[in-house]
Amino acid sequence: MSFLHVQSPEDILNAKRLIVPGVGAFSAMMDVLNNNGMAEALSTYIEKDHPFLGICLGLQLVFESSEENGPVRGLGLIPGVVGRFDSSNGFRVPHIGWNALDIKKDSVILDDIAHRHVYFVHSYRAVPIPSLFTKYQLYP
Ligand SMILES: NC(=O)CC[C@H](N)C(=O)O
Repeated sequence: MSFLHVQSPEDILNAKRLIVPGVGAFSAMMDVLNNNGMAEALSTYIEKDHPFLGICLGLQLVFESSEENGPVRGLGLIPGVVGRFDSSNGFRVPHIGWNALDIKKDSVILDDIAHRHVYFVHSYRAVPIPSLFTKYQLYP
C-alpha cells in the first residue's frame, strides 16, 4: 500500500482512503483548511462516504464547532461540539499520557489495541449528540 501526503484539495478528492492526524490548535487548523480549500474538499470527500479516519484534532474537525480559542466553526458534518475537559473534578488538563480505552463499539481498527493503553495529548474532546446522527460511526 502506498501513501501520499496530500498537498491540495484535489489530492483529498482523489484519495481512496484518508487519515487526518492530530496535534495542533483547532482555530489555526480551520484557518489553514478554509484558506487553502481543503475544508470544502474534506466535506465533499466525507459526504461521499469515502473511508475517513480522523485522529484527535483530525476527528474534532468534523464537528460543528470547538471551544478551543473560540467558538470556532468546524466542518459541521456531525452534530456536536468539541469542548474542554472539566478539570474541577481533579482530572489534570491537558490529558497527557498513556491511558486505557473504554470501547463502546467493536471495530476492526481497534482489534490490535483494545486491551493496550494508548497515548493521549489533548485538552478538548468531541461531544457528539448521538440522537442527531445516524450516518457516521465514531470509535471507540
Ligand atoms: N492531540 C491533539 O490533536 C490535540 C487537539 C486539541 N488541541 C486538543 O487539545 O484537544
